[in-house]
Formats: sequence, structure tokens, C-alpha cells
Amino acid sequence: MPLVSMNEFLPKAKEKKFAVGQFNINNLEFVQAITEAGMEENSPLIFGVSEGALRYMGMEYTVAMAKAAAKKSGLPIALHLDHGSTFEVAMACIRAGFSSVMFDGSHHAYEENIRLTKEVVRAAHAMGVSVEGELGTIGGTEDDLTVDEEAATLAKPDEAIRFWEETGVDAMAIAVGTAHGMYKGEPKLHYDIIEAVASKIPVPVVLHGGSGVPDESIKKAIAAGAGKINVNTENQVAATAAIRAALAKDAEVIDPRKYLTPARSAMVEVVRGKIRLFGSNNQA
Ligand SMILES: O=C(O)C[C@@H](O)[C@H](O)C(=O)COP(=O)(O)O
Ligand SMILES: [Zn+2]
Repeated sequence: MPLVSMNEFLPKAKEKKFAVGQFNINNLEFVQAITEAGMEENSPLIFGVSEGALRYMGMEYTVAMAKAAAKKSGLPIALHLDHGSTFEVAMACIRAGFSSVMFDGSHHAYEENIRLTKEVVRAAHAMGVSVEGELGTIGGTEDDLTVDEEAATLAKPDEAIRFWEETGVDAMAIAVGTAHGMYKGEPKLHYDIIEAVASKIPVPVVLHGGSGVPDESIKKAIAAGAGKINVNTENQVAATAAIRAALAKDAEVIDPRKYLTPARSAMVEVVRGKIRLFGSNNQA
């Protein structure tokens, strides 16, 4: 199957109240692990690619790996730019074969965010590519950018609803109390904000910073209207722990396959668990 737009599966997720996981890819082992878990669980998948990961992997390798995963698995897979910062980077990704993009204008003033997001939506939709927009400031570290969790600002429901009405984005990321990276304490999610927005717009709310959020909180967020949930750090933590253990067990090891195989297996377990928790199993 070719790469697909998120509109192949997000409307169904919204209607049936499950969430599709965006699992960020950082190298081949991430792609393999996420695809393997998706195949085992028969789940739609979103490969998230941050600008930093794109620089690391290279555009051609990124698109080629995602296309190979979609072809091999037969699953509906969207290759999605994560936190795209400019119109230009979004267009470069679309030209190279991405089927979905996020334009993150949350660091701009509200009206400017709407204006810039609208430009991306107009161009992307003309090419059948889905778009995610963002409102509010999500705390923690995303790629190279760190936002103090105290300084993060929650989205205002009336602003989020008007943002959707003006832009027509296919998925609406709003700051509701989650943060990128692992949490120091337990995150306090604002389900009322998710509900207030999701009940008034026809597209799902997106939860960024899905790593380390307790299962019960995830279930409540999905019930309130979260239909796309982003996970990156938990896969990084699991993979790195497996590599550290493999190296500690055998100080002589030099063959990368010897430590990357357990890293990949650890990520399969993480992704399989998230797919089941999000309820996207058997929804491909
Ligand atoms: O940091 C990245 O490279 C990706 C994240 O911003 C992603 O969009 C996300 O929200 C995942 O959050 P995490 O699970 O807390 O890493
Ligand atoms: Zn994010």
C-alpha cells in the first residue's frame, strides 16, 4: 500500500473513539519496530519525523524507509512531518513524498498562527496531504527546543474552535497539560479542554507528549476526544536501556546487530502496548 494521508483513518478514530499513535522515527530500527508492532496488531500508523530527525536520517532515506514499511506491511501508514516550523519545510517534505505535515505555528501570535497555517493547509490539501495545526505551548523538550513546563500555556477552547474554523486542519494539537519527554511528577491533563474543543470540531484533538502519561489518563483523554497521540521518548528510553544492557553484558561486542536487535525488540513491546492502550488494534 502507498503512504496515505491521516484522513484515511482519523475520521474513523474520531467516530469510534480510539486514537492512532504517532510514533516518531529516528533510524531504521524505529521504522522496523513500529511496523512490526503495527502488523502484529493490525493498526494504522503515523511515522512522525521531526526536523532534527529529518536532518539526521536525510530526506531520501526517510521517505524510502517509510514507503518500504507501507509496502511490506500493507497497513495504512502516514509519513508525517512533526512540528514543522515553516511553509518551506512543509512543502519540501510534501515534494519528497510525505503524506502528512504538521505546521507548528504555536510560537507565533494567534492571528499569525492562523494565517500561516492556512497557507500550509491550502497547498497541502491541493496535493491530498493532511495537516495538523497547534495551539498553546506544550512544555518540555521537543527536538532542540525546550519550553519550561511552568511557562507552558494551555489552549483556550474558544480560540481552538475558531482556529479550526479558519484553517480547516485535519488534526488539532492543543496544549492540555502534557509535556514532551518523561515527567518529573504525574501530568495533570485538562480533559475539560479536550472535550470542549473535540465536541465542537469534526477532527480529532492531538495529544503531544504521550510518553509517561499514565494509562488511565490516556483512556480519559481518548474518551474526551483525543484521536491522535504522539510518542517518542518512551521508545528512546526503551531502546537505549536495551543497548546499555547488551553492552554491559559483553564489553567486547562490536557488531551493531548484537545491541540494536534487543533495542528494536524493546521498541516493538512499547509500540504494541500503546496500540492496545489507544484502541487502534484491528482498525487498519
Ligand atoms: O521531540 C520530538 O522529536 C517529537 C515530539 O515532539 C513528538 O511530537 C511528541 O509529542 C512526542 O512526545 P514524547 O513522547 O514526550 O517524546
Ligand atoms: Zn510534539
